[in-house]
Amino acid sequence: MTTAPLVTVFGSLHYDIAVMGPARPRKGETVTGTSWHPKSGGKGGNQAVSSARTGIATSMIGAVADDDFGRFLISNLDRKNVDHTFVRRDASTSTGMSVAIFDAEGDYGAVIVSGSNLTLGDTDVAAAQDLLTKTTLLVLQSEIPDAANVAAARAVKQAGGRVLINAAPARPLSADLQPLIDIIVVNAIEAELLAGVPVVETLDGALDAARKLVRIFPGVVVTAGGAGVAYANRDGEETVIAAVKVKVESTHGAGDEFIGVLAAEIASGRAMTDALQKANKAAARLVGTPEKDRV
Ligand SMILES: OC[C@H]1O[C@H](O)[C@H](O)[C@@H]1O
Repeated sequence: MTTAPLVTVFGSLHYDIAVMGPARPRKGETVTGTSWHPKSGGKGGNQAVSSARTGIATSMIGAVADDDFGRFLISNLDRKNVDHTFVRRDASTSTGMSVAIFDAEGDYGAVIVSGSNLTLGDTDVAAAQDLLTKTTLLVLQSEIPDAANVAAARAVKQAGGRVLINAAPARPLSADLQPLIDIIVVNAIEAELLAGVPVVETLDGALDAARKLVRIFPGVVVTAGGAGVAYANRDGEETVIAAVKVKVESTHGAGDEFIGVLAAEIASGRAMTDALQKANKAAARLVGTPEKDRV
């Protein structure tokens, strides 16, 4: 069992297809696109890859099917130095998939089909117990069953580790999961759902939302898109960081890049302001990289 800092991501793996077009189709419309690109995705998979890229030991617990899409995702984790010992191959389902349709401005709409991701649960947590230690930062999202997240969070907390959740896509967090969370990262939409009040996507709006959510969670990061990010914790620490300005090529996966780097920096013991700054820069770099150039 390792005692070095470790990021363990428990979450989703999707085979992503990015379709580029001049505009997103309206109801009943067929648009002629310009290109499409297959890539590895799922918020969990993306966050694990971003964490591993910083050099910290990173493991993924997840599930794919026994199909070509699943093999593609596992070989990508392998290439990007993410330990995938506990990515299970589930013969009874299809690998999770996401199709995102982009317009000329880089904005997109996406549909995900969760497939194998929904089979994750207690047995995956029990099998991967060695990855849930007192030096582990466990990273969760909301693309797998809530009960699976609860089981993993309980296991790592019992071992003395910490839990960071990216509560995306927006869905309520169960009463069982809430008290197990050390740091929550949300965008304006997710913050609105959890705080129960409208959140303005500005730095002031993000800080205001973080102050509200810190009554529920010990540490809160609220991202405000092109404006930047705000952080508050229960010790009264507050930080606001403006976004790095770049020409937007695609915002797809930028949140995951932010989370992966943030998790790696926190697990390595970096001060929160430094961790946020590094994550902010990494996300901006990705936003400025066209889909076709992403590997
Ligand atoms: O955040 C982007 C990710 O969300 C969805 O899970 C897609 O698979 C994509 O990779």
